[in-house]
Amino acid sequence: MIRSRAQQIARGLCQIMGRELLKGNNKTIIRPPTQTRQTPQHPWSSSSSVRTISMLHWPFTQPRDFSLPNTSWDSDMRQLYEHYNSMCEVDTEDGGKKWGPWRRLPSYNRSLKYATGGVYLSKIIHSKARLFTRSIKEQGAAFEYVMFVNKEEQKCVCVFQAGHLLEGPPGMVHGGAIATMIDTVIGTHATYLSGPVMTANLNINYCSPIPLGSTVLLTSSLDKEEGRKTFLSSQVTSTDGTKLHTEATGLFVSVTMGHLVGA
Ligand SMILES: CCCCC/C=C\C/C=C\C/C=C\C/C=C\CCCC(=O)SCCNC(=O)CCNC(=O)[C@H](O)C(C)(C)COP(=O)(O)OP(=O)(O)OC[C@H]1O[C@@H](n2cnc3c(N)ncnc32)[C@H](O)[C@@H]1OP(=O)(O)O
Repeated sequence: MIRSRAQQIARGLCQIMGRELLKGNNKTIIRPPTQTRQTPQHPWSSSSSVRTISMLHWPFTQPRDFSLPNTSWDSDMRQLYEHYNSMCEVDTEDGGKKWGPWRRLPSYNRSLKYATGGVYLSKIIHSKARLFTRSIKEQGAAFEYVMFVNKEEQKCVCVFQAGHLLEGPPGMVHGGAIATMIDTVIGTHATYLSGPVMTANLNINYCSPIPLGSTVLLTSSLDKEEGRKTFLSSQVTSTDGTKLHTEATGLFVSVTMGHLVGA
């Protein structure tokens, strides 16, 4: 079958990102047909389902998932990670496991680095481009974050630890870094809900500074969908939710995959 360049790229993106993000309502779980496990396999986890596929027909090697805990995470970050992660899979009455209401979204520093083959993909594969928030190698130095999505409630949360390279005012996080994280969280949430989108509008109120090195909670919720337009709002709070640091609204417009990759 002959595919257009945009179709090939879309296919590659879907494969490496897991089908769920680009088609949020698709319940397909990428899993080999012979797989029989009691533990549910999250399409977004760097779990054995992905590894199993790579041993069969998977054209990609395993990328590093930046949303997994590392030694730079402070206790707040770890506790919140554990809290939401524990709601990704829950116990059943017969002692097994089933999916819970939340999904952890894995996070890579680029989409197509790990693809092999595909003449139309090679330009992107060989590019030096990296996802901005995952481009600093030193763990804990800049953006440490993990996102979880709740499909039923149409909500997304992100636990974010702001590293020392994100300084704006002395000892505080740069407003541009906060905007980046808000765009990332609501942009990812919009993509999960609506497929490929671009940020058309972002409004931010900075209410109280975020101390450098601290962990905060970002939430994203769907306000409304109108044709190609997805409206979301976001809040950045202290981890216990008592202090409001930032609030924002965003408009995301659905685009074709060709628009997104300039095909
Ligand atoms: C989110 C990324 C998706 C990636 C998908 C791929 C893989 C997914 C994997 C992982 C996701 C990972 C990370 C996500 C991380 C970060 C997210 C970052 C997102 C960005 O950082 S992205 C860069 C900044 N972003 C731009 O660089 C956009 C430049 N821009 C344009 O590319 C066009 O401008 C576009 C496409 C926005 C619209 O253009 P267009 O021609 O397609 O559509 P058109 O203009 O007709 O607008 C249609 C309707 O939206 C209304 N509308 C438009 N703009 C408006 C505005 N500003 N205010 C109010 N309403 C507006 C119109 O009024 C009309 O409304 P109506 O239909 O009611 O008349």
